[in-house]
Parts: sequence; C-alpha cells; structure tokens
Amino acid sequence: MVSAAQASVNEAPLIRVRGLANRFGQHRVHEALDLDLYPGEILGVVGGSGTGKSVLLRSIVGLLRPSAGSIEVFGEDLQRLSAVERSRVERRFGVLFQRGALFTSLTLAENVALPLIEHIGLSRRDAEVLAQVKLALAGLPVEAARQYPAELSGGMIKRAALARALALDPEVLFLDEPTAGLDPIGAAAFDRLIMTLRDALGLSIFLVTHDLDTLYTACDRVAVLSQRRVLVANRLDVVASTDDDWIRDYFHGPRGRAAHRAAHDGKEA
Ligand SMILES: Nc1ncnc2c1ncn2[C@@H]1O[C@H](COP(=O)(O)OP(=O)(O)OP(=O)(O)O)[C@@H](O)[C@H]1O
Repeated sequence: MVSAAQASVNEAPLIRVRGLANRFGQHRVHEALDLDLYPGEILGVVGGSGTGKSVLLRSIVGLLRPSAGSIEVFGEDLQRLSAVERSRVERRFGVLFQRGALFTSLTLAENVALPLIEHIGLSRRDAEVLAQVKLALAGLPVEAARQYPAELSGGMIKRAALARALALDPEVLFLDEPTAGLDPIGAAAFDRLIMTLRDALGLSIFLVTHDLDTLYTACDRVAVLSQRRVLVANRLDVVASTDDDWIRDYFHGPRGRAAHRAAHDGKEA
C-alpha cells in the first residue's frame, strides 16, 4: 500500500527552497541550500546545534530576509511579492515557536483569539468561542480556556501554542522543537497529536526537532542540515544509512538505536 505521504512526493512541492544563503556578518549559516516540502507530509528537520534549523524556518515564514536564493511558497516567490501579498501568503502558515511565545497576561482563550481578532476582524466574543474549539483540537480540557500560561504545565503550554498556530486554519504548520522539555510520555502524546491533526486537517508540517522518537514515529521524510546545506532529505531508512559522521553518531549511537527499536516494537505490537 502506498501511504498518502509517499504519494505526495510525486506532486509539486508546496515550499521550494533553492540556493538559499543566510549570513550574519562573516558568519555563513547557509550556502546553496535546497529543500522541498510536499503536500501532506511531515518533514523532520534535524542537524547539530547551530546548523541553522531555526534560521531556515524563520527564512521560510518571512521573519528573516535571506542573503541569497529563492523561496517559493504555493508557487509564488516570496522575494518578489509586495508586503501585502506576502502577508496574504504568510496567513496560510501556522507557526509554533520554540518557547511557545504566549502572552502571559492573557488567558489561553484570549491568546488564541488574538489572531482571529487581528487578522479576520472577528468580534472578541466570536473569537473566544472559536478559540475554545482550537484549544479542544489541541487536546486541552474546556477549563483551560480561562487559565493563564503561568498556571500550566510545559505540555499544556505547547498545546496552547499549537492551538494558536491553528487559529487561522493554516495549510502549513511550522513547529520548532515542539517536544523539547516534555517528558517522554508527554512527547509521545504530542507526536500522536501532530499526526492526528495532519490527517484530520490535511496539513503539511515542517518540524524542527532533536527528538529521535519523533523522527521515527511521526516523520515521513527527514532532512539533515550539515555543512551549511541540506545534506540529505529522504525517508528515514535512506537518511540513516547515509555515509556521514554526524548521521552515524546521531542515528546509530545508543539513543538512535533505542528510538529505532521502540519504533520497530511499536509497529509489531
Ligand atoms: N539574528 C541573528 N544574528 C546573528 N546570528 C544569528 C542570528 N540568528 C541566528 N544566528 C546564528 O545562526 C546560527 C544558527 O542558529 P539556529 O538558531 O538556526 O541554529 P539551530 O540549528 O536551530 O540550533 P539549535 O539546535 O541549537 O536550536 C547560530 O550560530 C546563531 O548564533
């Protein structure tokens, strides 16, 4: 059987990055970086610390202007669009940042309602009703809507930030280390939630992670950043057998072997 994710790589990519360069002064983070995101896939983006995973994410979502190269999104070159056209394209993205980035003085419902009020012009009342639907979609109990971020566990904060990323019904979701700081059970539950949402909402997902379990359980393809570019982007088994020191240490070290075993046992159970 061909899964939806395998079939999708035969379609045109939703995001097409070509020849991307990002430099900060003398520091060259990316050079000649190419990467595609296909419809309906969960793409895991991995690499050593400082290889530029977050910088890549920020370039694609329009928070950082690249030094060179092109980023085509939904068939349009971001660099060539006017500010108004860019924000129309960027509205089709949902982003979950590494630290959640919720407003601490607002309840969860108010946090999620904010983009609905600002971007769609919903009344506060309607936005908060819709926010409760998004919070439920992210797996939070009804009473969480009235709580403030300081009252929540790390896992609940991630879910609330996910609800906010889903507020405007995005087509592409960008997640920057969504399971960082969660315990293994919380992280596994979050992985399942991401897969469920992809299937239910038809999302395409760009997922920056260090979490090997997430790669094995949730990702259709994995892209490895190394030497300022994407070294390989493919199915996990192909990536794991690529001849490269970092890949060998990462996928075939003790943690990599444990994640592989757990994924394998899970499929057999
Ligand atoms: N605004 C900036 N100004 C200068 N340097 C920056 C800026 N943003 C990122 N960098 C540098 O770019 C490099 C890549 O950073 P980035 O946060 O993308 O790495 P990463 O792969 O996501 O790392 P980690 O896995 O540790 O989160 C780092 O050396 C960082 O210091």
